[in-house]
Parts: sequence; structure tokens; C-alpha cells
Amino acid sequence: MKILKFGGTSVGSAQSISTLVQLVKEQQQQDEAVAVVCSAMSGVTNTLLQLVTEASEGKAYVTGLKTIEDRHFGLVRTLLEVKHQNVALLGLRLYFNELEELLAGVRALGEASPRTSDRVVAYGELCSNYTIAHVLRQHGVNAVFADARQLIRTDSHHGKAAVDEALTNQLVKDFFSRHADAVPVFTGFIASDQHGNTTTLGRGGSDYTAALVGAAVGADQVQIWTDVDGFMTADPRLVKRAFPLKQLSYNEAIELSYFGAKVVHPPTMLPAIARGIPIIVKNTFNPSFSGTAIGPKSSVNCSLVKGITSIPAISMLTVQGGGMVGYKGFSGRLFSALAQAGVNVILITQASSEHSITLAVSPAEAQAASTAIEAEFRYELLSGRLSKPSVEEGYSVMAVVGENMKQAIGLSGKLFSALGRSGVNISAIAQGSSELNISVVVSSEDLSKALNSVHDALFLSPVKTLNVFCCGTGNIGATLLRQLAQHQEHLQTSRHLRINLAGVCNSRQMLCNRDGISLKNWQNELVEHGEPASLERFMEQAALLNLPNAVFLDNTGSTDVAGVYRELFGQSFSVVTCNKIRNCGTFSDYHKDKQVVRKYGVDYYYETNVGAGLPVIKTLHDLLISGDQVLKIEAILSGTISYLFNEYRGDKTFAAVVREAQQSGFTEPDPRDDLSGLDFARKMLILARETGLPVELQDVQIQPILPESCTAAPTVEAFYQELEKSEPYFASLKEEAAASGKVLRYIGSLEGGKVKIELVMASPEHPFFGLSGSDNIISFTTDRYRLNPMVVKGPGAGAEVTAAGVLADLVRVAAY
Ligand SMILES: NC(=O)C1=CN([C@@H]2O[C@H](COP(=O)(O)OP(=O)(O)OC[C@H]3O[C@@H](n4cnc5c(N)ncnc54)[C@H](O)[C@@H]3O)[C@@H](O)[C@H]2O)C=CC1
Ligand SMILES: N[C@@H](CC=O)C(=O)O
Ligand code: NA
Repeated sequence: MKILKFGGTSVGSAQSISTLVQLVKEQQQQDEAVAVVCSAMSGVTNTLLQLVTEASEGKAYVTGLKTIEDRHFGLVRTLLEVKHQNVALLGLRLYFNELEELLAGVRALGEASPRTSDRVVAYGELCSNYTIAHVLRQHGVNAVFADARQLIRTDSHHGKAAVDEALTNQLVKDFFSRHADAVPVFTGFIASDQHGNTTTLGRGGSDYTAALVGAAVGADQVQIWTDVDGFMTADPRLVKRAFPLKQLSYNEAIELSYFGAKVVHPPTMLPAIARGIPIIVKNTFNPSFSGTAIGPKSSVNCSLVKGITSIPAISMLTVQGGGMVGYKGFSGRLFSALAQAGVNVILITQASSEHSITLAVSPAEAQAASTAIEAEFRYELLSGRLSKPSVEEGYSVMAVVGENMKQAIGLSGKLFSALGRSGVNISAIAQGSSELNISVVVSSEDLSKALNSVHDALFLSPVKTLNVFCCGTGNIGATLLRQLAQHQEHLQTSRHLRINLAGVCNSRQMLCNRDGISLKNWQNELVEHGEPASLERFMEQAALLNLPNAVFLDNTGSTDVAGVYRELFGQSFSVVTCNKIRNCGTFSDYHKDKQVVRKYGVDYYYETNVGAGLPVIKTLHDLLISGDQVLKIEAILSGTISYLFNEYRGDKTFAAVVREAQQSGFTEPDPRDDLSGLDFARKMLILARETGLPVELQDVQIQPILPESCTAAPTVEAFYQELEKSEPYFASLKEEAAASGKVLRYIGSLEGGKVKIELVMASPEHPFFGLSGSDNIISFTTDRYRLNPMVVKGPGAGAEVTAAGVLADLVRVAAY
């Protein structure tokens, strides 16, 4: 026997009732005995309650009543053939007549008792189940309408009556034996007391009916048909990547529901739980989906954590004072005072020092709680053994639930480091000794961030999201966004990584959007929805979104942007940058940045600062962490100058080759930074600092390759003109080298604490002789690579390789 319970939306329209009929017939085709329990049609209970109130206030109720009546009559006309309609309509008419008389009585009396409310509200279930029984019969199902007021016996506590389970059991059993071959259609939610007065079962009442019926007949299964796919890993309104759970234990379902998951109300399922009857939550609007199976045990095949759930608003009440230490019976007095004041304690933490106890209570009960504590402990307060309880508002509880968590070493480590990394401050922690639930109290502002970061960290299978704020959409930035758009599917499938572009900014415009800006269409979105750029506002908006796993990408060459990294670290943003400016400030700032990064547990990656996409900084780090000593670094690190010396062969002027380099995207935003040697010097400085040398930019000795006139040019155009004028100088340099079979190479070196960059005429034996295009080459001579240095070589400039290097750094952030 299976009990199929359908909620309000599952019986709220002709289409959903047709699905119900289909589901019942499918069960019968499988020779499965079924009983059906239905709620009132969606919205009807609330309307009836409203009509009672309105009638008691002397207001008109006829139109409201007519709306409900029309809805039921309409469904009869849609779902039943004409020949079956009359009987059904007649039955409904009788119900609506009774209802009208009742409401008229309420209006005449000018008041409605809870008893009358129960009587009125019962018509919601009576009408829906009566209609459904008719529809089932027309489809060949031997349905029998079962008015649960004859079968479920309660006390007279109207609004939430207590069930006499023994008597109910007997009445339901008798009903089934009288209707052995039928499919009973039970009105959910309603019952009656020993005097025959209608009562109702309170929140989740129809689930309760289904559980009572299931328990009475020893059902194999109770199915709860609703409008969602089952229990979700988290509230999908708060966590977009929440997904439905396949399996839960009763305890897990109870725990998740306690913290707000409203799929079923487990206390009402107790009769089924007590008999170990499996409860299956299914979606009427997606019937082929497996839903959530709830049973005695938690499945070991599923993830250890089953759900992450929350209570959005709580107050934190702290009681502290020396008087508590070692004071036996203190907690007993505290909690009975709270119980007497009707305060529900949501969470408790006490440090083993016993100096303070923190309680989470509903904000509506915080004042009552505080007053009750002050009254109970008035003498302790007077004598100073206890301080006045403090009440703090603006907090939420996030709870991680899972029965098998207790076997998982490191799980709470993952939980807390995910929170720490997202910059979520934890105000209190509670873990039940059953380890079914770990609860943390966080500021309400951080709740969504906390839920999302923990969901990403604890559920292995779904995709992890990086929330990316991209500053700079020029040569590198635009290429990067294109690469991300091209590879997003690959990242999702192979790295389980989703990039949510939450902000874009350049020197003209900016746009932030929590739900993501299209990686393919960001230009248009920026034009259509963007606002004038301001770095300060961009930072403000990014911080306000308060997203987890937030990464700031700097694809500019701007000093201003480089100046905000430290603030970003402090707000738990990781930073990925191709902009070298920040790492070339004072050594003390460079050093401090690293400390700040460590302090906030964020990432700071800048592989593309040296050699663009070539693995230079990573290689150097690997050498150093493995204990190697760097003796010497020799390198060509200007892609632009490399290109000039490789491509300046006499068929074009030197200035023309510089323009080519600029058009190819090799140069800095201002090409004078390349040709002056400044860009190269920055890279040498960064390399030297990464080896641990406390050097400053002015310590890098640069042998210029430009004549004085070019260096002095005030604008980029003037610079190009000076280059043209200096053509004879560049030609003679090239010819001088060529005359002795050599090539021009601009080579940086770091040795014995000295950093310099020199123009060299390299002979064919020189290891840097054979380069082409924008090639960089870096040779590390170390303790281990003493005779034969380690060499990294390849294109060291250009948008594609640089953007790819930035992308790789971004993926490293996600790898955490
Ligand atoms: N071209 C290359 O091969 C390599 C370049 N890089 C670095 O990449 C960075 C970007 O270079 P490109 O893309 O060529 O420059 P670009 O001039 O094409 O683009 C710069 C972008 O930054 C934006 N921007 C500038 N100041 C800004 C501010 N204050 N606020 C917001 N946005 C601002 C601009 O609007 C533009 O979108 C530079 O730092 C460069 O050193 C690093 C490695 C290799
Ligand atoms: N302008 C640079 C590119 C990367 O940093 C260069 O030419 O090397
Ligand atoms: Na690099």
C-alpha cells in the first residue's frame, strides 16, 4: 500500500489534477494498492480564513466565496464529462450552501471562535477531495471520498488539535476494511473531536493525515507530492547552485526542516517515522524526477553533508560573569527561566572556562529572554557576580547537516577555512554531540556569502564559482574575457569551475551584477547598463555584493588600480594581475603586501608580470621552495625589444618595426616604457625580489638603447618622430653587430645582489643568440643547475599568451 499525498499546488489546477489521476492509475497498473490524501486547492485555505475575519467584522464575503465556488465549479466542468458533472456540482453546491450559512452566522454574531474558523476552513479540503474523487471515478478508478472528520479523532484544541492516535488507527483500519478494493481519497488537515466538532491539525496538517493513514494501514511508502524536486542542498533562492538530494535519514530531514527547509514538516511525519515507513518527496510538475527518499538511515553513497540551511534572523544573548564559574545549577536556572517565559532557545554555546553562555533566540523573543534572565538572577546581578545580559541583533545561523559527518575528518576544517577565505566572521559555533549539525552564527550581511562559499566547499560534485571583477578591458582584458567565454564549458566540465563575471570596469565605464555579466556580450551590457567609471565606486559596489570566492583582475597598467590591492585583500578579494606597478613600488610595500595576503588568507598571483604567459615566477618559486639557491639569472624579458632586434633587418625603419610591435600588442600601453628599458627593469626587479633581495627600482642599472633625444620626447607621437630621426643610429648599431656575425640582444642579469640590463652584441655561441619574434628567455643558474642552467624560453609578449597566463592564475585561485 502506498499513500500519495498531494499538496495545494498539486491539486490547484486542471493540469495538476490530471497528473494526479495519471499517477494513481500508474500505481494501479503496477497492482499497487493506493490511498490518496489531498490538501485544499492552493490559496483556498487562506481565502477562507480571510472570509471568516471579514464576516466577523461585518464586511461582505459573498464575492470572495463566489470566487472559490467558481474555481471548483470550473474545474468540474473542465475535468468531468457533461454526464458526470451534475452529481459533482450538486455535492459541491451543498458544501457552498453550508459555508454560506456559516459565514452569515459569523457575520450576525460579529465574531468567529477558533471552533468556527476550523469549521469554515475544512471546506477547502472537503471541496478539493470531493472533486478529485469524482474525477478519479470518471477515469475508472474506484475512488471513495473519505471525510477525515469521521476518521481522525483529536482533542478540542482548535487550530492545532492533538490526535488520539490509538482511536484514529482503529477508525482508519475499519474504514479500509469496509472499502477493501477502493482507492480512498482522504481530506487532509481536518479531523473532529469527541463531540463531532471539526478540528484542524495545524501546520503541515495534510502531511500528518498522510502519516497517520500510512501508519494505521502499515503502508510501504508515503509519497509527498509537492511543487519542488525534493529537499535541496540549500535554499535555492540564496544558493543558486543548490541541487536536490536523493536520500536523507529521518533525523537529517528533521534537522533541515528545523532550520527552515519547508518541503515536509517532519514532526507531522512522526507516525510514519515511528514505523520506519519510507517517505518519498516528489514533484507533481516533474513526476519522472526521482525526488528525495527519506528513511531510517542516511545513505553512505551520498555526500556526507546533506544540506546547508539557515535561520536568517536571530538575536544573540550573552550571559557572563565570574559568578557562573563552577556554579552548579546555573544553567538549570537559566533555561527554566527562559522556558517559563516561553522563549525558544535556538542554539547554545558555552566556553569550557564557563565564564559566559551565548544563546541564539528569535529577535521577537530577545527582550522577553533578557527580562526573564534579569528577574531570575537579580541577586547575582546586584552583587556583580553576573553582568546584565547583552543582546545583539543582526545575526543569522547557518547550519551544516549530515548524519555521517561525524566520520569525516577535516570536514569542519574545510567549513571554517571556506568561511575565513571569504572573509566571513564567525560569532559563535555550536555542534551537537550527535554531530548531525554544525551551526555557526554569522552577521546577517554575510549569510548569503557564507552559504554559498560553504556550499561550494562541501559539495564535491557541483561546480565551484569564482566571482570575478575585471578591471581593464584593453588589449589583455578583452582577450582574456574572450578566452574565458571560449573555454567556460571546458572549465566547467574539466575543472568544475564556473566564472561569474560579477563586474567589469575600464577607464570609461563600469558595471556590477551579482547574477553575472555575459562573457560573450559584456561590451553591449556595459554600454546598455553601465555607468561612468569610477574606481572607488567599482570597489564599493563589488564590496557591497559581498560575494564568496571573489577575485579582482587587474588588466590595466594603472597606478591607481595597483594602489587598491591592499584594500581588496582586506575585503577578502584575491587579486590576479598582469599589471607590474604594484610589485615595483617600494620594497617595504612589496613585503607588506605579502603579509597582508597571508593575514586574510587570499591569493595574489602575478605570473604574467614576468615573461607574460611563460612560467617564470612559478619556476623560480619551485626552485626556491625545493631548497635550491639561485646564483645567477640571465634573461631577455622585453618581448618588444626582442621583437625589434629580431625583425629590424634593413627592409623597414626601426620606428616602423616599433609601430609593428605596438600593433601586435607586445608593447606597454605606452611603448616608451618598453624602449626606455623601464618595463624590463620592472621585471628584473620583481625577479630579484622574488629571490628575496630587498632591492628598489633605482637599484636596477639600465644601459639605454635609445639616443637621448628619443628618451626626452614628451608624447608618444613625438617619440615616434624622434625614432625616425634616429634611424642612422639604429642602422649603425645593427650593422656593427652584423659585421662580426653577431646579433643585438638586450640582456638583464642578477648576480651577487646586483641587477643590470645591458645591450650585448651576441655571437652565435651565445645561448641567447637564437631567438625569434617576441621571444623571452630566462636562464637560472642555481646550486643544482650549476653547469647547465635551467632555461625557460618562448614568446614573452602579446595578448593571447598574456591573457592565457592570467586565465591560468585565475584557475589557480579556484584550485584552493
Ligand atoms: N602586452 C603584453 O604582452 C603584456 C602586458 N602586460 C600588462 O598588461 C596590462 C594591460 O596592457 P594592455 O591590455 O596592453 O593595455 P591597454 O591600454 O590595451 O588596456 C588597459 C585597460 O585598462 C583600462 N584602465 C586604465 N586605467 C584604468 C583605471 N584607472 N580604472 C579602470 N580601468 C583602467 C583601460 O580603459 C583599458 O581598458 C599592462 O599593465 C601591461 O604591463 C603584462 C604582460 C604582457
Ligand atoms: N611590453 C612587454 C609585455 C609584457 O610585459 C614586453 O614587451 O615585454
Ligand atoms: Na610569466
